[in-house]
Amino acid sequence: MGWIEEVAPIDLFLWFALPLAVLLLMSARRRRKLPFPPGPPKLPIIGNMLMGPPTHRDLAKLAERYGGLLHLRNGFLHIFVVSTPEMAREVLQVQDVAFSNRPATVAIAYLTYDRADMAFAHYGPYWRQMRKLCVMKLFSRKHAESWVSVREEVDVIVSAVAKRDSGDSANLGELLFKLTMSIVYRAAFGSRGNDDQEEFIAIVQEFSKLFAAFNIGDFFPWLGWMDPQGVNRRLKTARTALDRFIDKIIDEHMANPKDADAKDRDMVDEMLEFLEDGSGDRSQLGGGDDVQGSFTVTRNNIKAIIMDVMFGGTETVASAIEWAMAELVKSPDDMRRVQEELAAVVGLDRKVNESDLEKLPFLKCVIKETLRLHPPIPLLQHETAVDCEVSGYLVPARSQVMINVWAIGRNKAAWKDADEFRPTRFAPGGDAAELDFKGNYFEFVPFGSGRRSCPGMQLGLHALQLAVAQLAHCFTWALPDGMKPSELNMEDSIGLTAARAVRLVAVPTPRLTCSL
Ligand code: HEM
Repeated sequence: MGWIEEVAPIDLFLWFALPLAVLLLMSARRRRKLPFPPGPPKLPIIGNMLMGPPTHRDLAKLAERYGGLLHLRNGFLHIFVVSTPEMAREVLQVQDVAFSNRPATVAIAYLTYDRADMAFAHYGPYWRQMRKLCVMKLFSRKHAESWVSVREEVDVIVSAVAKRDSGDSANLGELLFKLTMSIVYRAAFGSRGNDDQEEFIAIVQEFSKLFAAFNIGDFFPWLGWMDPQGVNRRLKTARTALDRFIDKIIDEHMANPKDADAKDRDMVDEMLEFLEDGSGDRSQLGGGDDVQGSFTVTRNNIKAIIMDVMFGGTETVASAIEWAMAELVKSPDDMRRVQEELAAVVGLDRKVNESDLEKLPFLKCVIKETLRLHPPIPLLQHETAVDCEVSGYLVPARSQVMINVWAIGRNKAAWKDADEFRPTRFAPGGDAAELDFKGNYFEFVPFGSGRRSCPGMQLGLHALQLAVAQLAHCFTWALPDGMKPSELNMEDSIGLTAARAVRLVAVPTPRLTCSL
């Protein structure tokens, strides 16, 4: 990466080399003395023999038995699971530098062009530059087009729901996945390439399956060549499809460049400014107190970042909106209170707009309570850079560390009536009134905390609040076929996101006097 040479050597030394050298020295001393934390019994060599990623629920059960920091082993891979707010603080705040790398399977490393993205890049100067690019250029409020497109895309869904015959049910789960896909697709590629969205969704879905596929080479690297499920062939095909798709979009963007101050610049336009064979002003991220000089990105960086945004920003937001609507449908009193607040602030003669959102405190409580009970990413995935000591136990370098945000949000010591949906706990006078999810309260970390916390939080929250507000304001919702709210299935699925196991299907009745 040529741009590394452009970062001042003293910065590299102060930010990375010096702290890592100190950590390495300390860790060499630790390894000799400390035990591993408790965990289920392990067989020689194969360890706990997990044949697939363990779920947040399995791990929460194990934590009840073995405690807030437990140890598993799969082949040669050490896995540590953090399940209490205290342990989360230890790894995400107290020792965050040592815990800020990311684990990546063979599939993830290949599909991210050898970690040329941000989400799977290890902590270091490259990740830092990428993060700065994303925060300043791609997800910020200054990037007006992405924020405007949220309302336009929410309106598309509202109109589609309103067009249904009276009494027909709407599959909200499916509609919401399309909604967030359209928002992120438009933010990434602009309106250009809209006709090809279906093709792109198919590529994203194949990536998603490959990310989750079991691969023996992840645990016994020398057995990787066996590839019994043919994963390696699928990986090559998937990456070739992505190359073809995004190269075409990059070429189109390069042939029709947008002015630097054009309002409708998309993420590809922004990143082309930094392309190593482009002609843009590459010093835009220079300066500041942490990074100096200019830097460039490659086509592979652009492709990998786009995929980060697709994975980070679609299913997470769609799942949170669907869970919020499901909880409200299941809890008619809370739905009534949200709708009364909307009627008082917005009125029944128009739809919600962005400026209303700040005046809806009860809606905010509903969003918080939804993210506590149903964090879209239930298990944060981190990796240690060096040997560490946590609570008197050894966590060796290159261990996988999972922070069970789902279990922490339902921790009985931290939350009263932990499994109950009770938004008023976040209202003034409630027992969690002072808590926010910015990463300062370790019992509530749906966006993570510290260096690797979510850079898309503001954009994600904006889409989440606006979609829930609009759906609750424009329609009343009933369950189909006379189903009672108490009968609604509230199981979650197993995967990278804890989406609903069964899509939310409900019958809308328009409630506004204006046309939708
Ligand atoms: C309700 C919405 C969202 C939730 C709950 C959420 C949650 C999270 C969490 C828990 C992490 C990992 C934190 C850690 O490992 O410590 C994360 C990382 C990330 N998120 Fe989000 N996210 C949301 C929306 C978004 C959106 C809209 C985008 C992009 C447009 C996005 C992009 C990312 C990226 C790129 C990372 C990786 C950051 C890094 O590794 O440095 N997220 N998110």
